[in-house]
Amino acid sequence: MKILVLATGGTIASVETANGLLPGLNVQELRNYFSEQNNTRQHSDLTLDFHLLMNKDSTNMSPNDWVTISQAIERDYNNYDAFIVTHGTDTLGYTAAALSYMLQGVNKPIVLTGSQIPLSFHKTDAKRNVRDALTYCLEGQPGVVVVFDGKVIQGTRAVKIRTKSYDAFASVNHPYIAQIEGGHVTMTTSPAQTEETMQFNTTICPDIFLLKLFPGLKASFFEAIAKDYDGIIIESFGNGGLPFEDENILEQVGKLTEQGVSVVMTTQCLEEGENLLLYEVGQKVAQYPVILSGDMNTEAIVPKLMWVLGQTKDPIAVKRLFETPIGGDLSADWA
Ligand SMILES: NC(=O)C[C@H](N)C(=O)O
Repeated sequence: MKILVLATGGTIASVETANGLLPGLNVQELRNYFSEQNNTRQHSDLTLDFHLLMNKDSTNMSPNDWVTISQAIERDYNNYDAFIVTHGTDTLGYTAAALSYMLQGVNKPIVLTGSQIPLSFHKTDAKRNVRDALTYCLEGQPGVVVVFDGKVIQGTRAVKIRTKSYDAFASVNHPYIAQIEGGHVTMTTSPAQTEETMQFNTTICPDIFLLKLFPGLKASFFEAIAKDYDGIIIESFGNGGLPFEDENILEQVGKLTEQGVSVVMTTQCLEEGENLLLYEVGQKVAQYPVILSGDMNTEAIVPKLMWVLGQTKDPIAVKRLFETPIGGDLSADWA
């Protein structure tokens, strides 16, 4: 099996500097570390090629970097059986979801991994994650996934829930795809794929805003939104809703929809998704043509809205496409 490793930086590739950890491993160093881990696996029938796409802390990643990674996979798609993207953990969930939208219907494994401690350190989670990523590729399961700390997570469902522990990622609102222990993969379910054939589409519109609602948010905040943004995601409370008594946020959001801004409603709660129709505070919002996000996670909602707005600016078409499940991002209960 031929695997292309696309390196993008992150802690996994970091070295200590006077200014803190900084991605700095070169291709040869990366190759050596990967080969070591490949040799410690029971089966080493893998050919590995490396391409250093960028060396960034993932905090510095932007939507253009998602496009760069997707295009690198597209360019070499027919030359390899699987792809591993090494990536910083801080925004890995966003990139994994973005690749799930840009590279639909893939028939090869596309695996994102990283680590909490650099690969070059003696005590590190990176070696295990590299080994597990290689092992998972051999399964040949098509689709975009995250492999981290022995867990395989659907690309649209990976959320970083811990800043320091090895156990940094959870599969939120979706079953784990597989567990990897001692070089053995136990599959729970296959990665969800929506398209039957490959569809590479990297057109995005990054002009969106993400707002976390808090008690006391001023309605005047919304006045400038329509000028600069095509879409806004509102993380409201619990099952969902907007305040309308002291500060009339509801009215402002209604105005945005009238101005053609795509408004996505989601929740700050990590698990179980929104149910906007449950309370009066939510039903009033649902009178406007807002977009519902069901049990999607913010890490997927952000790139999905950018990607959907890249396909169409017609508000009705945006709502329809956004509310359609892609790559397992939305459970059947909401679809
Ligand atoms: N563990 C990590 O990779 C964190 C790092 N700051 C990054 O996201 O690039």
